[in-house]
Amino acid sequence: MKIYKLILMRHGESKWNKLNKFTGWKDIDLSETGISEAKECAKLLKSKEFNFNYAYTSVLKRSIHTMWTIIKHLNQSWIPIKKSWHLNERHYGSLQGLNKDDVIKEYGNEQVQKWRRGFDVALPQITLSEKKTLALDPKYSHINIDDIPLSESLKNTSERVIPFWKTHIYPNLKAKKNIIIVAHGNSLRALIKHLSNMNDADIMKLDIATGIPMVYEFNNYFEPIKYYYL
Ligand SMILES: O=C(O)[C@@H](CO)OP(=O)(O)O
Repeated sequence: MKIYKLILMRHGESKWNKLNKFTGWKDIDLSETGISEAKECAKLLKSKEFNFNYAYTSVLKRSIHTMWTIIKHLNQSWIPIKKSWHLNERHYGSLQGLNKDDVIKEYGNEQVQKWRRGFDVALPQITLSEKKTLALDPKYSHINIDDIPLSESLKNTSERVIPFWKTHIYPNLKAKKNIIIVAHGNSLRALIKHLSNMNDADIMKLDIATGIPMVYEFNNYFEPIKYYYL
């Protein structure tokens, strides 16, 4: 049976991952470690002779720069890289910018773990004026203001990731194209939940490491089989 492999990768460590801050839609650069992780990932993919026809990432630079490093190292800078806000990290609302340990001190570990890993759990929201400022960012100025969140649950994230997967990415996989997606911890959790048909309890346990490529295998009917770290 022929196996088709999709590569999924969370961006390398960002400067705010290093500082243990909630990041979400804040556009934070890779840390030095993150840059090294992207290079290591590229070396690994090269050693396993991966090459790609299409690449997909978010509009956030920690993912874009990780993608550029990989594609450059594979000597495939020419391939199309589609960037979409649909693959952005989950919008972490008013938690964005706060230190995770400080938030745990204020609200308790159980509440924060529900916020971070629960599926249909609402988060504290940004203000309407912050949303208006975000809507003026050229990255988002083309999208309907109603689509710009005040915060997102993982369910809300999944409601933008999965339609994008179905309309833009999956048809190319079915056309037997080799695809890499570089995205974020929670946009990838939303995709893996969908592909692996995980229930809301199972998704609580899934965490994705920065900078390590994952392989998602599909059978010759393009049905998802399994995933693993490379
Ligand atoms: O801060 C974020 O945007 C995400 C990923 O770094 O955090 P968490 O792991 O809590 O979902």
